[in-house]
Amino acid sequence: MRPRMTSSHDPVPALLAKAETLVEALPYMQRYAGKTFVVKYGGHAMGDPEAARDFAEDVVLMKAVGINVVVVHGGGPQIGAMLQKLGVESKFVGGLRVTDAETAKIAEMVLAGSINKEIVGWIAGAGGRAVGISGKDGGLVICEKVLGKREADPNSGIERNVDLGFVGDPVKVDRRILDTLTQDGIIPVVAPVGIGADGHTYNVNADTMAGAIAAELGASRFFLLTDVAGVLDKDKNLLTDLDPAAIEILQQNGTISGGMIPKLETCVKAVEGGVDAAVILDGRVPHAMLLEIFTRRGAGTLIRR
Ligand SMILES: Nc1ncnc2c1ncn2[C@@H]1O[C@H](COP(=O)(O)OP(=O)(O)O)[C@@H](O)[C@H]1O
Ligand SMILES: CC(=O)N[C@@H](CCC(=O)OP(=O)(O)O)C(=O)O
Repeated sequence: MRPRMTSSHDPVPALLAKAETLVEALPYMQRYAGKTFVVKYGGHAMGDPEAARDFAEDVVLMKAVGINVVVVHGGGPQIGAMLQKLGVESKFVGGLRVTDAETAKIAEMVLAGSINKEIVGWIAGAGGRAVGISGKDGGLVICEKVLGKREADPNSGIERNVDLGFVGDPVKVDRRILDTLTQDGIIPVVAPVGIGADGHTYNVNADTMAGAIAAELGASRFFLLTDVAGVLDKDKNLLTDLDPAAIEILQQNGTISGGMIPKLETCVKAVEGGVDAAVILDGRVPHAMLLEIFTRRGAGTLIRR
């Protein structure tokens, strides 16, 4: 039997609060229905099963209110753990994993295999329909080999060019496979693995892959879920709004480092390539995306042109 209201005309306060929350969300639902959101779910944000469940619920709710959601996921820490287990050494140069043929095979196995299907499973558990693919499927992402990165030799200090192996840069995104899935009510879940015109498999930084897809789709929002509240200033305060010029200053004065450098470069490329706004969010916060999309409060760092 359905739970009934009390006989009083005043609804129970907790229920009234729920109704008010839904009403607060209404203008946002109306604004975003039919729009495309690309969500990059980072490997660091994935650790906790409860957070993963919240993430999947957010994605399914977004789809249910008419937003076309595309998920692109990472898995750097999970690839690292597998490589370690298999006794394969790994290193990063300029934020990218040096990827020989063996590493490329293992990265594809972890990204397009276990992680991709795990996320599809979480979305199914939340009542959504997802299909997991990689950038190789349907010719979604064509890559060119990244030519190399400069690195100082630890002994001599002399800079040299390091060949990164099978690391790819997306040069062409064919959106048709995403449109087909989306039009059928399916949430595409994309692993950051691409294919070259040479037929080789390329390991792609997940932020870069997500940004290229978001730009091609002309997404209204590009969310990047990570393990910090957003972009922080030198005193660790959250920077709520940034534009490309402000990001250049942060890069020059050394406020950002490590994985945040390629992340912000991707955001700048995406907003300059037609995405309305990119938002860096803390994926460990329960329902971070819903708070950002459907409330007046917002969260994380919003990047616009
Ligand atoms: N100014 C900054 N503000 C926030 N995070 C920063 C900043 N500079 C560097 N970082 C680092 O960037 C990391 C996020 O990038 P990354 O590790 O690549 O995340 P993910 O794996 O989720 O893509 C943070 O955990 C933090 O250590
Ligand atoms: C070339 C390159 O570095 N590829 C990344 C792909 C995964 C990734 O980017 O995952 P996160 O978003 O969790 O960091 C890697 O091998 O780790």
